[in-house]
Amino acid sequence: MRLLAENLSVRRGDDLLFSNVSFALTGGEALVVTGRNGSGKSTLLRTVAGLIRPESGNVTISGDGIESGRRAGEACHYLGHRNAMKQELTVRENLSFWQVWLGNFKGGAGMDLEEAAEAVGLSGITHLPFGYLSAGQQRRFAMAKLLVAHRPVWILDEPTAALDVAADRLFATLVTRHLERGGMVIAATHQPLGLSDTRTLEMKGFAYEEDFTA
Ligand SMILES: Nc1ncnc2c1ncn2[C@@H]1O[C@H](COP(=O)(O)OP(=O)(O)OP(=O)(O)O)[C@@H](O)[C@H]1O
Repeated sequence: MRLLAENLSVRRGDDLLFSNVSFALTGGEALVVTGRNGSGKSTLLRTVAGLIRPESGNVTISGDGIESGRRAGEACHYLGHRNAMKQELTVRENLSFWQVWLGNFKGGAGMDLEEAAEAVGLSGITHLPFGYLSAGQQRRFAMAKLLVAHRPVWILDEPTAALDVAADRLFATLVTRHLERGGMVIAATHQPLGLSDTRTLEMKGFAYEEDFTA
């Protein structure tokens, strides 16, 4: 499977935040997006996930049995700064919603909900309302969302914020396993994800800001 981003340009407000950003990823590869605060990392990630429409360019996924020109967003999990869970619903209800809503992309199947809870070290509490959980537990269940539906591309925006060291390590293991199974990862993070052999893409921010820190 291959993800191809071609000549992406994105406007924020009146100005182009970036233009002509291109990259390709194949199964097993990870791309770490770097850059200072406000340089456009989240914007790029949201664009790849199909949540922001680019001014020009496109992101497609290709592979055996995938029709040509298929938008990559449909193959992506997006874990943003927020957990995207309803506080008043139970963990099980939240995960079940995402499992049905996202569905499985070609080539795999998601885990059962309890199995995913166990994989993030939190079995036995999926009956609790999400809002009752600690910040770290909530983030762990946000990670479990990546496991309940099969999507080959994981887009991760500061995924380990609010996590303790053990959860950091657990997440690194989940990411490594995903890559070993032929998945792809695009991550913006200031903390290492325990990945070796990653490529990096540095975002520069609005062109008019280039000398801002000089
Ligand atoms: N809807 C919007 N309208 C106008 N400007 C926006 C909008 N969304 C983001 N921006 C601007 O785009 C720039 C890039 O924001 P973005 O969130 O992508 O940066 P980032 O590199 O992820 O930052 P951080 O490291 O702080 O998370 C910022 O200057 C931000 O103010």
